[in-house]
Amino acid sequence: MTAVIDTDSPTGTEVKRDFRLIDSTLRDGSHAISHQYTEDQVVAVVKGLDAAGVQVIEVTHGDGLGGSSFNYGFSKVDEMKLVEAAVNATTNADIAVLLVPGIGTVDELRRVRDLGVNVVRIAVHCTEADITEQHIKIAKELGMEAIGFLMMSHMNTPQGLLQQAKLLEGYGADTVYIADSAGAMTTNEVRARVAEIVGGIDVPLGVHAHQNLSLAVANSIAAYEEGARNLDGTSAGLGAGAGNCPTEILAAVCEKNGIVSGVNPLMLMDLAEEVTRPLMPRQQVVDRAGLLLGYAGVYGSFLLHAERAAERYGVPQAEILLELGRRKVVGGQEDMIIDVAVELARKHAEAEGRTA
Ligand SMILES: C[C@H](O)CC(=O)C(=O)O
Ligand SMILES: [Mn+2]
Repeated sequence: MTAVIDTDSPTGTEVKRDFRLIDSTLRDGSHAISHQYTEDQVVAVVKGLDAAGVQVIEVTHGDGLGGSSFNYGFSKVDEMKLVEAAVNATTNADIAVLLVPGIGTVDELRRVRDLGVNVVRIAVHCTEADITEQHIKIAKELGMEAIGFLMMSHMNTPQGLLQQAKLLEGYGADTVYIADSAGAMTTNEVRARVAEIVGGIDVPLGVHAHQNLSLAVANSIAAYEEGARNLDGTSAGLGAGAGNCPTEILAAVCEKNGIVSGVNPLMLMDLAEEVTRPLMPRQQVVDRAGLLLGYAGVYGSFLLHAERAAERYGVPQAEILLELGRRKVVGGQEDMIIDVAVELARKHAEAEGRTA
């Protein structure tokens, strides 16, 4: 295995890494805390990740730049302030943002670039790479690393994903990512997708795993074995749905497998225990709703929206999630959660002979 040499080590010594770890606690984790991050929390998490040797730290609203809205949930603190706090707190790690075209704008991208952000992940549904061209090209003009990020990758075949990855590469993406946004993929499904894509593109591939089927760590390791050279994690697994691949567990498992992550698992364990867990309103568990997301292939960030809709319209959350899965609803269609809940409430009322 050829190790990646990271010459940007804070100590000036060379750090050999077999893959690059991108931590999304401060972006994907935002979904799980209803986008209520404070600047102090951001600083504490960035300092911990940076000290542990994590190379890239992603910070924005859970739905990316511009996500703070009625549809996706309002942020407690303006994300520009959070990004600025992160940039000021890091000594070595790069600060990244995520941008979903149609939610985030090029103006916002320029603003974070001016704040010192140098990596952007441009996220689209796994069949819609063709809408990233403008954003990837502008990111490159701004001198940023542009990562094309294909969401809900369980909804496309290995061959279909390869075609999408080629489009991203053609537009100038430096790295391509596939995201198991619903935590719906088995390890074999991840292997097949990664093997197909790495064989067909020249830029590195990354995998962003979710935990709904309890497979995030196993799937990340499998992705590495098939040739993925970027892996995602979040501290204590904080993230949408049943959470993400926990960074500290991934680091520990890598070490046991002889895969050099270049990060310090013990420092990441301390961070998870002493900083991240205390700020979590609830711990990440694979409960019924979390598992149903993976089982039915539903976008992870729908979890809390579906919980609120279930309470408001008096229908079981499980029914809402299963129906969303049947309809193959994708990220960005959060408004459909209310539609489905209202429809189910009406059906229940009709069946019971009352008005909804
Ligand atoms: C905007 C999404 O939350 C991106 C992501 O983390 C995923 O698709 O998973
Ligand atoms: Mn995610």
